[in-house]
Amino acid sequence: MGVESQVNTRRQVPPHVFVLFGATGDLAHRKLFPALYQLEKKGLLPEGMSIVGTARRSYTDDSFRDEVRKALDSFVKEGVEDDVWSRLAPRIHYIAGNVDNEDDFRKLADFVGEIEKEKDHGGNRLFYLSMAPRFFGETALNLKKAGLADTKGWRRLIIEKPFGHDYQSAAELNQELSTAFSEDEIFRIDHYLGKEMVQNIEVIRFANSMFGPLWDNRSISCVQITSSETVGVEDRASYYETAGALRDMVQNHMLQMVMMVAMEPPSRLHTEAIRDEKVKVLRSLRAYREDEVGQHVVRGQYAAGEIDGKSVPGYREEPGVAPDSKTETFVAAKLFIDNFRWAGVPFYIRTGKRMPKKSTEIVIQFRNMPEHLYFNQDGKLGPNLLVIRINPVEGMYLQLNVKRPGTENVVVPVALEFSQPADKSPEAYERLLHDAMHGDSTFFTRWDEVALAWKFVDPIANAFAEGRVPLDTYKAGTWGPKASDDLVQPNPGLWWPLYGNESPMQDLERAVGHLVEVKR
Ligand SMILES: NC(=O)C1=CN([C@@H]2O[C@H](COP(=O)(O)OP(=O)(O)OC[C@H]3O[C@@H](n4cnc5c(N)ncnc54)[C@H](OP(=O)(O)O)[C@@H]3O)[C@@H](O)[C@H]2O)C=CC1
Ligand SMILES: O=C1O[C@H](COP(=O)(O)O)[C@@H](O)[C@H](O)[C@H]1O
Repeated sequence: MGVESQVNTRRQVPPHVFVLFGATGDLAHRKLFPALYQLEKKGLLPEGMSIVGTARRSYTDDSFRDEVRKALDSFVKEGVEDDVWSRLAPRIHYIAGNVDNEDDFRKLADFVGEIEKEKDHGGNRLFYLSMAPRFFGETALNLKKAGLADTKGWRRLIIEKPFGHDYQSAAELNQELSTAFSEDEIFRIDHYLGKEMVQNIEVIRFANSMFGPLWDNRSISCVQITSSETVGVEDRASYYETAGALRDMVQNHMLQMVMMVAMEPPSRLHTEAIRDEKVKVLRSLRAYREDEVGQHVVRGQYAAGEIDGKSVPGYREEPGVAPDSKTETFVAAKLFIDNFRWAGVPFYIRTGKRMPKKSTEIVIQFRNMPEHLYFNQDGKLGPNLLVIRINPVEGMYLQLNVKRPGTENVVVPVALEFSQPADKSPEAYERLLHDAMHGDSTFFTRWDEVALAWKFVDPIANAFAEGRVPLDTYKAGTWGPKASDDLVQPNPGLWWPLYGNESPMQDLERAVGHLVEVKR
């Protein structure tokens, strides 16, 4: 299905059985059950929809429902409403099983069969693999062998990240999945694509006539995309040590945002038309050879420091991290999209853990006016910016130059701003689950996107592994290694300030002061 109806209409989910592998895990507790709760609350789950949780631990339906209720009490911010719970709880079932064991899949098939006899699910089945990636391929094959994927309705498979470790492993995984599911049945999650403002990028671009004529290298001087986090590796060292910021954030979320900013307008609001345009961006993304990665990519690892007035340990002191770990917790890169629209416009991307603010923002920096007629008090004129704020505030602002009220002709920046706290919008997982239930894969990643993203990232990962790019340390609570400032040209250091929870208005004069300072 395409997205013709997506924007304005409230779609009713078709009946189905939702089988959740890894139902006892962290993601299920923190995100997936809360998302199902929200869908129930909004009346978006149909009568004929049942949830089957499975993992190795043993529970009865009742004891598992108690676990889910505890998770909801912890993770549904506004509190669980009892009448919503009383509708959701009876949908939930549980069967223990090990995905290594084919017999357990046969038991699961019988269990699902029994549930399907109780009410009409239309023969539709949605499988969600919320478990370690090493199980993905095997689980898909076992679903097929046990006949779970043979159903009279539709069947779909949602796959969590990471999708492979490099191009080769991703291609192998894809091969395994495609023996049991076709491409249009596979829904690869990138939760950034479920974020309100990431989805809004296309609307801002293609529903406002003022941006169309300006959206290219004639008017835009650079794009900066930052996703910064204050948290460190938390308890995920065993995964993160094998991934690092490049695989964890750049290969997926950061490149997805680049694609959304840079893609051509699709011919229509149809899933494949949109994804075709996104893929073309990756085809035009300038690939770096291993020996040139160091000129365009900076990596770093956090050392002990302070965040919000609290001391935090360095990455190598975190539990589960090797004391001599070479894993990067920060990556910045200068990218080029070699096509007609973007030739010569640098796309700067930056992501890191233990930075001063939690913030994801996209800054579109327009070309400077000639500094001829109007100036700020330092004799300069700041550029216009369009800033798309993704997290923790959702919204955007347009930075313009206006006259400061008074007798002198001094120009100051102001922000035309609209924003709201991100927690007012549905969580990414709620939207994505809802889309997958509908079979709408617009905001999931297609195999060719994943493959091209890995092909771009692999030489960078190899250059890191071979030590061709220095691993700089940065103090926790800072904006990463100094080398990342030097990437930004022609004004080194000019990463635009991120406002986190604050409004840009409080700080705009300082921002322009910063511009003037670094230009000197
Ligand atoms: N947690 C998060 O915030 C995020 C997670 N992800 C991805 O989501 C997936 C799940 O992550 P997360 O929930 O954190 O992982 P957890 O380790 O918390 O959960 C793993 C789940 O898999 C089950 N499991 C493990 N081994 C088996 C087995 N052999 N057979 C059947 N079930 C098994 C576990 O239950 P049991 O022990 O009972 O078998 C548990 O339910 C991963 O791919 C991860 O990369 C992605 C983004 C964020
Ligand atoms: O996928 C991941 O994303 C989170 C950051 O997501 P956000 O929605 O909080 O911006 C990151 O912490 C994690 O390492 C990564 O696996």
